[in-house]
Amino acid sequence: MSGHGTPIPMTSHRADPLKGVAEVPGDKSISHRSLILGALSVGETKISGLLEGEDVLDTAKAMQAFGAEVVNHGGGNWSVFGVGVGGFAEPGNVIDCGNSGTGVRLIMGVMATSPITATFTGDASLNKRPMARVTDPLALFGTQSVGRSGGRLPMTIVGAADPVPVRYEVPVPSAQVKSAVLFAGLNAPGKTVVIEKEATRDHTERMLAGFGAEITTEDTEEGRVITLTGRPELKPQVIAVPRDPSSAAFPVCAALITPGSDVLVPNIGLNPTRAGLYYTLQDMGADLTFENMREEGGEPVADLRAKYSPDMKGIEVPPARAASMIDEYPVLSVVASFAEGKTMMAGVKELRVKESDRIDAMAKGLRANGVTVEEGEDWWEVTGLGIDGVPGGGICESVLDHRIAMSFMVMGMGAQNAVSVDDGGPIATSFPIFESLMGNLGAKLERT
Ligand SMILES: O=C(O)C1=C[C@@H](OP(=O)(O)O)[C@@H](O)[C@H](O)C1
Ligand SMILES: C=C(OP(=O)(O)O)C(=O)O
Repeated sequence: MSGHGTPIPMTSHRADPLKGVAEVPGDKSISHRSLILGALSVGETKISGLLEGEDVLDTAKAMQAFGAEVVNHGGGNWSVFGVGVGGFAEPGNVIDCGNSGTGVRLIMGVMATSPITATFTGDASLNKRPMARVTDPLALFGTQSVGRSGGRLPMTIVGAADPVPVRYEVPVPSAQVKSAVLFAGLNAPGKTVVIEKEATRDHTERMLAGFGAEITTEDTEEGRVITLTGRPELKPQVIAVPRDPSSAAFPVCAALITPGSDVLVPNIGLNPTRAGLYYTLQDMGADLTFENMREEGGEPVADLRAKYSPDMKGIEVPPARAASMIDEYPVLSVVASFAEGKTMMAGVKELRVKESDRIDAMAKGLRANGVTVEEGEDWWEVTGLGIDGVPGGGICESVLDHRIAMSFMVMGMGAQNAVSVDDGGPIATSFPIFESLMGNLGAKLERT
């Protein structure tokens, strides 16, 4: 429940060479889905490596509110005793999803085709984010919703008592929308079809198949066509959550811009729908290698090795790559500030409706640190100052957005002067061990 506490101002001073092994926490997307799919199975799902960030903990509480039993055994090991597809009970109170778009949108989808009513809310950031992108397709199943104007939370969802299956083409590249429709389709009879023009992260599809649902994915001229057969009996699973490539981005990018660094970030999933940042960094000339490439649980996994990279060049990031690195643009813009020449990031309108308007938040903070940024509705361009050229010295607003706060902490590690954020509190939503992990590598972070 980020944003409910006292702000935690933080400052990042120019770092010593970053050295060592960075064991980042579990994947946030997979952690949410493990709890939700566990709650939809009959029996005990055992999860290890669950991300214990606030976003995921809010989803765990929500699953309990809908009737599942969720047990924390400690050390990232959890059990979920599920109630089965269509087995959700009506919650006795409002569901607070804190800062988490993924949590609220996926859970709305799951309950939308059961004859129950639930009211959802979140923090000041989540309550500004658009929900019509989810409630529009849910209405096709027969679900009703009433929220604040503009389709904002708090919002009440009245689940369809007699849902019909749906064929839906997702109008924005969003795995959350795709997943909400697929989860709603679980309790509708017949086949629900979701079509996406651009492939987004595919954890829902992979995990539904793993839990025993009948689901197929076909790449066609219309786009990616996903077909789910409703009313399956989901079988509980044993899940080892892989480490989060979006969290790995922070120690990797910090190493690239901090003189003398050499950091190993082991066991990172390189699912092609998530790995775009790493190919972009290589295109910029980063000294970043994938060691020990292997396959685990059907997903490509590698140890990332990042070394100080004084000769990076600005590039045009291919817009077709946007969905596979959507959460990584803030920290990429920091690396771009330390490269020679301009980095153009286009086709990224979605950045404006995340925990914050991320183009606006980063542009303001980069400018406060002496970096030139130009922007339009769906693009922005950073003019790099070279590896030793970023003045720093700025105080940046994190606007309830964990990725903005962490990006500016990374910037301070390589800039000439310290970089501050007004509130590092949101970091706990996705990367609760960020300060200690970066500190152990040699970063100088301070609560100010
Ligand atoms: O499905 C998911 O787990 C997520 C999907 C993405 O959001 P959108 O679906 O809004 O693109 C991403 O930004 C978010 O961090 C996690
Ligand atoms: C966009 C993000 O998360 P969510 O949409 O779940 O709030 C994120 O973690 O960068």
